[in-house]
Amino acid sequence: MSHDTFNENDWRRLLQSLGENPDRPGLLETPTRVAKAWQHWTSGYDQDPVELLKAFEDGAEQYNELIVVRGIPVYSHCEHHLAPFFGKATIGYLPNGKIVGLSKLTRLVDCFAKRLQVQERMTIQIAEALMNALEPKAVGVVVKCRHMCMESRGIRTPGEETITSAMLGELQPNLALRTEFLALARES
Ligand SMILES: Nc1nc2c(ncn2[C@@H]2O[C@H](COP(=O)(O)OP(=O)(O)OP(=O)(O)O)[C@@H](O)[C@H]2O)c(=O)[nH]1
Ligand SMILES: [Zn+2]
Repeated sequence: MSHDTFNENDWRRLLQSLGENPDRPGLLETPTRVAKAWQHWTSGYDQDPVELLKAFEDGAEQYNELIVVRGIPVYSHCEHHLAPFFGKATIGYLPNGKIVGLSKLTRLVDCFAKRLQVQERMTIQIAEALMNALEPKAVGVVVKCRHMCMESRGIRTPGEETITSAMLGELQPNLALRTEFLALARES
């Protein structure tokens, strides 16, 4: 099921309010295209992280070390300006009998990125969803993004990166585990 975004007439009106002529040839298909694009960029509202994160059914796993996936693409929009922010996420967890398909971690990031967001909230949502679904001993999430609302306007700081993290479970008190996670998370 998908939610409604603005319909084509709304986008026509937006073009007009920008001082454009929505009937000129280059813009004729734009309202339809933009409505479809925003449907995609906000498709996370229609996804349920609990459904996404169904653990493998075939019994308890004996793997007791950190599982870390890094370089997960993040494409989101800030709720302040509807401007893109994008970058990479790293997710790690220390399982407690349940593991999940690796691709689901990328899907989990997408589920929260494809909504209107602030980077901090998105980071925590990803970590908490994984904690709730798999009940692992620890979850760590690090997100590094560039925000177009800061780079192309406003403060104008091209190339600036914002790094957020969420550490849950044993990653909070256990400094050795945290150090190991951060070492694995670091880009080589
Ligand atoms: N904490 C946080 N702030 C964000 C994020 N994305 C954008 N912002 C900030 O949200 C703030 C909105 O501030 P406002 O003062 O209401 O908007 P503004 O006048 O456009 O601010 P400037 O960007 O400073 O010109 C800005 O400081 C943005 O940099 C995010 O993911 N997290
Ligand atoms: Zn913004």
